[in-house]
Amino acid sequence: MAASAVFNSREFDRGERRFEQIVGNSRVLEQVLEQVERVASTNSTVLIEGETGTGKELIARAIYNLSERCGRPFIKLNCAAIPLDLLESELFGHERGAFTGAIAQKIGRFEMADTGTLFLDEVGDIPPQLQPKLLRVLQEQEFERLGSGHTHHVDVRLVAATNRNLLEMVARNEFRSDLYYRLNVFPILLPPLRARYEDIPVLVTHFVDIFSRRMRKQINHIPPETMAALTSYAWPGNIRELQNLIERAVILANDEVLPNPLPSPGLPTATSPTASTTLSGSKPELPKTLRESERALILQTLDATGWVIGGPNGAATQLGLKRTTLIDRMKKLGIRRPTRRADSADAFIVPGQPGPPAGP
Ligand SMILES: Nc1ncnc2c1ncn2[C@@H]1O[C@H](COP(=O)(O)OP(=O)(O)OP(=O)(O)O)[C@@H](O)[C@H]1O
Repeated sequence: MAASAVFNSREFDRGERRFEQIVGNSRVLEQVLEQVERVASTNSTVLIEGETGTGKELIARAIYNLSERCGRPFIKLNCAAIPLDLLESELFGHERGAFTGAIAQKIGRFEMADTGTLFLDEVGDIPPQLQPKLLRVLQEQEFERLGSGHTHHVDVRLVAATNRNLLEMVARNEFRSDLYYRLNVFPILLPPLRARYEDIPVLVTHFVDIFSRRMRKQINHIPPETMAALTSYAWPGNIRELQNLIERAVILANDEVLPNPLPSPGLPTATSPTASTTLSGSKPELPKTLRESERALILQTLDATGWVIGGPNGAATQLGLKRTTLIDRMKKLGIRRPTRRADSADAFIVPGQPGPPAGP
Protein backbone atom coordinates (compact mmCIF):
# COMPACT_ATOMS: atom_id res chain seq x y z
CA MET A 1 0.00 0.00 0.00
CA ALA A 2 1.38 3.39 -0.94
CA ALA A 3 0.53 5.07 2.34
CA SER A 4 2.82 2.84 4.38
CA ALA A 5 5.76 4.27 2.49
CA VAL A 6 4.67 7.77 3.40
CA PHE A 7 4.52 7.26 7.14
CA ASN A 8 7.88 5.92 8.17
CA SER A 9 7.58 3.39 10.98
CA ARG A 10 10.39 2.66 13.36
CA GLU A 11 9.26 -0.92 13.63
CA PHE A 12 10.83 -1.53 10.24
CA ASP A 13 14.14 -0.13 11.53
CA ARG A 14 14.44 -2.45 14.51
CA GLY A 15 17.32 -4.45 13.16
CA GLU A 16 16.56 -7.82 14.68
CA ARG A 17 12.81 -7.58 14.13
CA ARG A 18 12.36 -8.67 17.73
CA PHE A 19 9.02 -6.96 18.05
CA GLU A 20 7.59 -7.59 14.62
CA GLN A 21 3.96 -7.40 15.67
CA ILE A 22 4.37 -4.33 17.83
CA VAL A 23 3.95 -1.22 15.73
CA GLY A 24 4.72 2.31 16.82
CA ASN A 25 7.52 4.84 16.92
CA SER A 26 6.81 6.87 20.04
CA ARG A 27 9.46 7.31 22.70
CA VAL A 28 7.11 5.87 25.34
CA LEU A 29 6.65 2.65 23.36
CA GLU A 30 10.42 2.43 22.84
CA GLN A 31 10.87 2.70 26.61
CA VAL A 32 8.33 -0.07 27.18
CA LEU A 33 10.14 -2.33 24.69
CA GLU A 34 13.47 -1.58 26.37
CA GLN A 35 11.93 -2.80 29.63
CA VAL A 36 10.62 -5.92 27.86
CA GLU A 37 14.11 -6.71 26.56
CA ARG A 38 15.59 -6.16 29.99
CA VAL A 39 13.22 -8.43 31.90
CA ALA A 40 12.49 -11.14 29.31
CA SER A 41 15.56 -13.30 29.95
CA THR A 42 14.99 -13.39 33.72
CA ASN A 43 12.45 -15.62 35.44
CA SER A 44 10.96 -12.69 37.32
CA THR A 45 7.25 -12.00 37.57
CA VAL A 46 6.10 -9.11 35.38
CA LEU A 47 3.03 -6.96 35.99
CA ILE A 48 1.76 -5.17 32.88
CA GLU A 49 -0.56 -2.28 33.68
CA GLY A 50 -2.61 -0.34 31.14
CA GLU A 51 -6.09 0.50 29.93
CA THR A 52 -8.08 -1.99 27.91
CA GLY A 53 -6.84 -2.45 24.35
CA THR A 54 -3.39 -0.92 24.88
CA GLY A 55 -1.58 -4.13 23.87
CA LYS A 56 -0.88 -5.80 27.21
CA GLU A 57 -1.26 -9.29 25.77
CA LEU A 58 1.05 -8.41 22.91
CA ILE A 59 3.67 -7.30 25.43
CA ALA A 60 3.19 -10.50 27.47
CA ARG A 61 3.79 -12.58 24.33
CA ALA A 62 6.85 -10.49 23.47
CA ILE A 63 8.31 -11.23 26.92
CA TYR A 64 7.71 -14.92 26.34
CA ASN A 65 9.14 -14.84 22.81
CA LEU A 66 12.35 -13.20 23.99
CA SER A 67 12.73 -15.48 27.01
CA GLU A 68 14.53 -18.79 27.29
CA ARG A 69 11.12 -20.34 27.88
CA CYS A 70 10.11 -19.62 24.29
CA GLY A 71 9.03 -22.89 22.70
CA ARG A 72 7.74 -24.22 26.02
CA PRO A 73 4.07 -23.68 26.95
CA PHE A 74 2.52 -20.21 26.90
CA ILE A 75 -0.79 -20.52 28.74
CA LYS A 76 -3.27 -17.68 29.04
CA LEU A 77 -6.13 -17.19 31.47
CA ASN A 78 -8.43 -14.18 31.62
CA CYS A 79 -9.44 -14.10 35.28
CA ALA A 80 -12.39 -11.79 34.55
CA ALA A 81 -13.88 -14.20 32.01
CA ILE A 82 -14.27 -17.17 34.38
CA PRO A 83 -17.10 -17.40 36.93
CA LEU A 84 -15.63 -16.98 40.39
CA ASP A 85 -16.58 -20.47 41.61
CA LEU A 86 -14.78 -22.07 38.66
CA LEU A 87 -11.65 -19.93 38.79
CA GLU A 88 -9.89 -21.96 41.47
CA SER A 89 -10.30 -25.18 39.51
CA GLU A 90 -9.28 -23.40 36.30
CA LEU A 91 -6.04 -22.26 37.94
CA PHE A 92 -5.15 -25.30 40.01
CA GLY A 93 -7.23 -28.15 38.56
CA HIS A 94 -9.41 -30.63 40.44
CA GLU A 95 -9.81 -34.33 41.13
CA ARG A 96 -12.84 -36.28 40.07
CA GLY A 97 -15.66 -35.74 42.58
CA ALA A 98 -13.99 -32.69 44.19
CA PHE A 99 -17.31 -30.84 43.89
CA THR A 100 -20.72 -31.39 42.34
CA GLY A 101 -20.20 -31.57 38.60
CA ALA A 102 -16.52 -32.56 38.79
CA ILE A 103 -17.11 -35.70 36.78
CA ALA A 104 -13.49 -36.07 35.68
CA GLN A 105 -10.05 -35.01 36.76
CA LYS A 106 -8.96 -31.64 35.37
CA ILE A 107 -5.50 -30.16 34.92
CA GLY A 108 -5.24 -26.50 35.92
CA ARG A 109 -3.41 -23.70 34.09
CA PHE A 110 -0.45 -23.76 36.47
CA GLU A 111 0.20 -27.40 35.61
CA MET A 112 -0.29 -26.75 31.90
CA ALA A 113 2.23 -23.91 32.06
CA ASP A 114 4.87 -26.04 33.83
CA THR A 115 8.38 -25.14 32.48
CA GLY A 116 6.79 -22.31 30.52
CA THR A 117 4.93 -19.04 31.06
CA LEU A 118 1.48 -18.34 32.49
CA PHE A 119 -0.21 -15.11 31.39
CA LEU A 120 -2.87 -14.10 33.91
CA ASP A 121 -4.96 -11.34 32.34
CA GLU A 122 -7.15 -9.13 34.54
CA VAL A 123 -5.34 -10.35 37.66
CA GLY A 124 -7.16 -7.68 39.70
CA ASP A 125 -10.30 -9.79 39.32
CA ILE A 126 -8.91 -12.67 41.39
CA PRO A 127 -11.27 -12.84 44.38
CA PRO A 128 -9.82 -12.28 47.87
CA GLN A 129 -10.41 -15.91 48.93
CA LEU A 130 -8.16 -17.15 46.09
CA GLN A 131 -5.39 -14.62 46.56
CA PRO A 132 -3.51 -16.55 49.32
CA LYS A 133 -3.38 -19.63 47.10
CA LEU A 134 -1.99 -17.59 44.22
CA LEU A 135 0.57 -16.02 46.52
CA ARG A 136 1.66 -19.46 47.69
CA VAL A 137 2.19 -20.84 44.21
CA LEU A 138 4.16 -17.74 43.24
CA GLN A 139 6.39 -17.99 46.28
CA GLU A 140 6.74 -21.73 46.70
CA GLN A 141 5.87 -22.93 43.18
CA GLU A 142 3.60 -25.53 44.73
CA PHE A 143 -0.14 -26.14 45.04
CA GLU A 144 -2.76 -28.87 45.37
CA ARG A 145 -5.56 -29.64 42.95
CA LEU A 146 -9.03 -29.19 44.44
CA GLY A 147 -10.07 -32.34 46.24
CA SER A 148 -6.50 -33.65 46.54
CA GLY A 149 -3.89 -33.65 49.29
CA HIS A 150 -1.06 -34.26 46.84
CA THR A 151 1.27 -31.28 46.42
CA HIS A 152 2.39 -30.48 42.88
CA HIS A 153 5.67 -28.67 42.24
CA VAL A 154 5.88 -26.55 39.12
CA ASP A 155 8.32 -24.24 37.39
CA VAL A 156 6.16 -21.42 36.03
CA ARG A 157 7.06 -17.87 35.06
CA LEU A 158 4.13 -15.54 35.68
CA VAL A 159 3.27 -12.53 33.56
CA ALA A 160 0.19 -10.75 34.91
CA ALA A 161 -1.81 -7.88 33.46
CA THR A 162 -4.44 -5.54 34.77
CA ASN A 163 -6.38 -2.48 33.72
CA ARG A 164 -7.28 -1.78 37.35
CA ASN A 165 -5.31 0.25 39.85
CA LEU A 166 -4.10 -2.52 42.16
CA LEU A 167 -2.57 -0.11 44.63
CA GLU A 168 -5.95 1.57 45.12
CA MET A 169 -7.52 -1.87 45.49
CA VAL A 170 -4.95 -2.65 48.19
CA ALA A 171 -5.90 0.59 49.96
CA ARG A 172 -9.58 -0.47 49.80
CA ASN A 173 -8.69 -3.95 51.15
CA GLU A 174 -9.86 -5.59 47.91
CA PHE A 175 -6.43 -6.90 47.00
CA ARG A 176 -3.86 -8.38 49.39
CA SER A 177 -0.81 -6.19 49.74
CA ASP A 178 1.58 -9.19 49.98
CA LEU A 179 0.26 -10.53 46.66
CA TYR A 180 0.49 -7.07 45.11
CA TYR A 181 4.15 -6.76 46.08
CA ARG A 182 4.84 -10.28 44.83
CA LEU A 183 3.27 -9.43 41.45
CA ASN A 184 4.83 -6.01 41.26
CA VAL A 185 8.43 -7.27 41.02
CA PHE A 186 8.83 -5.72 37.57
CA PRO A 187 5.95 -3.42 36.60
CA ILE A 188 5.55 -2.28 33.01
CA LEU A 189 3.14 0.57 32.40
CA LEU A 190 1.63 0.63 28.92
CA PRO A 191 0.36 4.17 28.32
CA PRO A 192 -2.99 4.78 26.59
CA LEU A 193 -2.94 5.58 22.88
CA ARG A 194 -3.86 9.22 23.51
CA ALA A 195 -0.54 9.60 25.38
CA ARG A 196 1.47 8.33 22.40
CA TYR A 197 -0.31 9.89 19.46
CA GLU A 198 2.92 9.66 17.40
CA ASP A 199 2.06 5.94 17.09
CA ILE A 200 -1.30 6.58 15.45
CA PRO A 201 -0.18 7.18 11.80
CA VAL A 202 1.96 4.02 11.71
CA LEU A 203 -0.78 1.99 13.38
CA VAL A 204 -3.31 3.30 10.87
CA THR A 205 -1.15 2.31 7.90
CA HIS A 206 -0.34 -1.03 9.55
CA PHE A 207 -4.03 -1.92 9.99
CA VAL A 208 -4.98 -0.54 6.54
CA ASP A 209 -2.31 -2.84 5.14
CA ILE A 210 -3.65 -5.86 7.03
CA PHE A 211 -7.33 -5.32 6.26
CA SER A 212 -6.88 -4.25 2.65
CA ARG A 213 -4.88 -7.41 2.02
CA ARG A 214 -7.40 -9.54 3.88
CA MET A 215 -10.33 -8.04 1.95
CA ARG A 216 -8.33 -7.90 -1.31
CA LYS A 217 -9.00 -4.20 -1.60
CA GLN A 218 -6.50 -1.67 -2.86
CA ILE A 219 -6.14 1.41 -0.63
CA ASN A 220 -3.65 3.88 -2.06
CA HIS A 221 -4.48 7.09 -0.32
CA ILE A 222 -5.16 8.22 3.22
CA PRO A 223 -6.29 11.86 3.00
CA PRO A 224 -4.39 14.14 5.42
CA GLU A 225 -7.67 15.31 6.98
CA THR A 226 -8.60 11.69 7.75
CA MET A 227 -5.22 11.12 9.37
CA ALA A 228 -5.55 14.40 11.30
CA ALA A 229 -8.97 13.34 12.60
CA LEU A 230 -7.67 9.92 13.64
CA THR A 231 -4.65 11.48 15.31
CA SER A 232 -6.67 13.89 17.39
CA TYR A 233 -9.37 11.49 18.58
CA ALA A 234 -9.10 10.38 22.24
CA TRP A 235 -9.35 6.58 21.58
CA PRO A 236 -10.96 5.44 24.84
CA GLY A 237 -10.79 1.85 23.52
CA ASN A 238 -7.14 2.36 22.55
CA ILE A 239 -5.53 0.26 19.81
CA ARG A 240 -8.36 -2.28 19.71
CA GLU A 241 -10.81 0.53 18.91
CA LEU A 242 -8.46 1.95 16.27
CA GLN A 243 -8.07 -1.50 14.70
CA ASN A 244 -11.84 -2.00 14.51
CA LEU A 245 -12.47 1.45 13.05
CA ILE A 246 -9.82 0.93 10.38
CA GLU A 247 -11.43 -2.39 9.47
CA ARG A 248 -14.72 -0.54 9.02
CA ALA A 249 -13.04 2.21 6.97
CA VAL A 250 -11.48 -0.36 4.64
CA ILE A 251 -14.89 -1.98 4.12
CA LEU A 252 -16.36 1.43 3.30
CA ALA A 253 -13.48 2.58 1.07
CA ASN A 254 -14.20 3.57 -2.54
CA ASP A 255 -11.75 4.55 -5.29
CA GLU A 256 -8.75 3.32 -3.25
CA VAL A 257 -9.21 6.16 -0.73
CA LEU A 258 -9.59 5.51 2.99
CA PRO A 259 -12.67 7.34 4.31
CA ASN A 260 -12.75 8.89 7.75
CA PRO A 261 -14.45 6.25 9.94
CA LEU A 262 -15.09 8.66 12.80
CA PRO A 263 -18.61 10.08 12.77
CA SER A 264 -18.86 13.79 11.92
CA PRO A 265 -19.90 16.05 14.77
CA GLY A 266 -23.66 16.26 14.91
CA LEU A 267 -24.30 13.05 12.98
CA PRO A 268 -26.13 10.15 14.60
CA THR A 269 -23.75 7.77 16.32
CA ALA A 270 -25.58 4.49 15.79
CA THR A 271 -22.71 2.95 13.84
CA SER A 272 -20.21 3.44 16.61
CA PRO A 273 -21.12 4.05 20.20
CA THR A 274 -17.49 4.24 21.29
CA ALA A 275 -16.05 6.02 18.31
CA SER A 276 -18.52 8.82 18.62
CA THR A 277 -17.73 9.79 22.15
CA THR A 278 -14.72 11.10 23.96
CA LEU A 279 -13.93 9.90 27.48
CA SER A 280 -16.33 12.50 28.81
CA GLY A 281 -19.08 11.47 26.42
CA SER A 282 -18.90 14.57 24.22
CA LYS A 283 -18.69 14.40 20.41
CA PRO A 284 -15.17 14.57 18.97
CA GLU A 285 -14.40 17.54 16.81
CA LEU A 286 -12.58 16.99 13.54
CA PRO A 287 -9.79 19.54 13.42
CA LYS A 288 -8.54 20.83 10.08
CA THR A 289 -5.21 22.39 10.99
CA LEU A 290 -2.24 21.22 13.05
CA ARG A 291 -3.08 23.90 15.64
CA GLU A 292 -6.65 22.61 15.87
CA SER A 293 -5.40 19.01 16.17
CA GLU A 294 -3.05 19.96 18.98
CA ARG A 295 -5.79 21.90 20.70
CA ALA A 296 -8.23 18.99 20.39
CA LEU A 297 -5.71 16.48 21.75
CA ILE A 298 -4.86 18.66 24.75
CA LEU A 299 -8.56 19.27 25.45
CA GLN A 300 -9.38 15.57 25.22
CA THR A 301 -6.53 14.66 27.56
CA LEU A 302 -7.52 17.35 30.06
CA ASP A 303 -11.07 16.10 29.83
CA ALA A 304 -9.93 12.54 30.52
CA THR A 305 -7.83 13.55 33.52
CA GLY A 306 -10.53 15.77 35.02
CA TRP A 307 -8.38 18.81 34.19
CA VAL A 308 -5.54 17.67 36.43
CA ILE A 309 -2.35 18.87 34.77
CA GLY A 310 0.50 17.72 37.05
CA GLY A 311 1.31 14.45 38.81
CA PRO A 312 1.79 10.91 37.49
CA ASN A 313 -1.77 10.66 36.19
CA GLY A 314 -2.07 14.24 35.04
CA ALA A 315 -2.47 15.51 31.49
CA ALA A 316 1.18 16.61 31.17
CA THR A 317 2.46 13.07 31.89
CA GLN A 318 -0.13 11.54 29.57
CA LEU A 319 0.93 13.83 26.76
CA GLY A 320 4.64 13.26 27.44
CA LEU A 321 5.18 16.94 28.28
CA LYS A 322 6.60 18.85 31.22
CA ARG A 323 3.88 20.48 33.30
CA THR A 324 5.20 23.97 32.51
CA THR A 325 5.36 23.18 28.78
CA LEU A 326 1.73 22.06 28.79
CA ILE A 327 0.61 25.18 30.67
CA ASP A 328 2.53 27.28 28.17
CA ARG A 329 0.85 25.55 25.21
CA MET A 330 -2.55 25.87 26.82
CA LYS A 331 -2.02 29.61 27.15
CA LYS A 332 -0.90 29.90 23.52
CA LEU A 333 -3.91 27.89 22.33
CA GLY A 334 -6.33 29.80 24.57
CA ILE A 335 -7.33 26.69 26.51
CA ARG A 336 -8.97 27.39 29.85
CA ARG A 337 -10.97 25.17 32.10
CA PRO A 338 -14.67 25.17 31.17
CA THR A 339 -16.98 26.35 33.89
CA ARG A 340 -20.71 26.42 34.53
CA ARG A 341 -22.45 29.69 33.86
CA ALA A 342 -24.32 31.05 36.80
CA ASP A 343 -27.57 31.39 34.83
CA SER A 344 -27.77 27.78 33.56
CA ALA A 345 -26.98 24.51 35.26
CA ASP A 346 -26.19 22.79 31.95
CA ALA A 347 -24.45 25.50 29.97
CA PHE A 348 -20.68 25.54 29.87
CA ILE A 349 -18.39 28.31 28.75
CA VAL A 350 -16.85 27.02 25.55
CA PRO A 351 -13.23 25.93 26.12
CA GLY A 352 -10.96 28.61 24.74
CA GLN A 353 -13.26 31.40 25.89
CA PRO A 354 -12.42 33.29 29.08
CA GLY A 355 -12.87 31.13 32.16
CA PRO A 356 -10.97 30.14 35.29
CA PRO A 357 -7.53 28.57 34.88
CA ALA A 358 -7.11 24.79 34.95
CA GLY A 359 -6.32 22.83 38.11
CA PRO A 360 -2.85 21.99 39.40
N1 LIG B 1 1.62 -1.67 19.24
C1 LIG B 1 0.75 -2.45 18.57
N2 LIG B 1 0.95 -2.74 17.28
C2 LIG B 1 0.08 -3.50 16.58
N3 LIG B 1 -1.05 -4.01 17.09
C3 LIG B 1 -1.31 -3.76 18.38
C4 LIG B 1 -0.43 -2.96 19.18
N4 LIG B 1 -0.94 -2.90 20.43
C5 LIG B 1 -2.10 -3.59 20.41
N5 LIG B 1 -2.32 -4.12 19.19
C6 LIG B 1 -3.49 -4.91 18.79
O1 LIG B 1 -4.62 -4.36 19.45
C7 LIG B 1 -5.48 -5.38 19.93
C8 LIG B 1 -5.63 -5.27 21.43
O2 LIG B 1 -4.39 -5.61 22.03
P1 LIG B 1 -4.30 -6.54 23.34
O3 LIG B 1 -5.35 -7.61 23.30
O4 LIG B 1 -2.88 -6.95 23.50
O5 LIG B 1 -4.71 -5.43 24.42
P2 LIG B 1 -4.93 -5.62 26.00
O6 LIG B 1 -4.35 -4.42 26.64
O7 LIG B 1 -4.41 -6.96 26.42
O8 LIG B 1 -6.51 -5.57 26.09
P3 LIG B 1 -7.47 -6.06 27.34
O9 LIG B 1 -7.06 -5.25 28.53
O10 LIG B 1 -8.83 -5.69 26.87
O11 LIG B 1 -7.24 -7.53 27.50
C9 LIG B 1 -4.86 -6.71 19.49
O12 LIG B 1 -5.45 -7.11 18.27
C10 LIG B 1 -3.40 -6.36 19.27
O13 LIG B 1 -2.80 -7.19 18.32
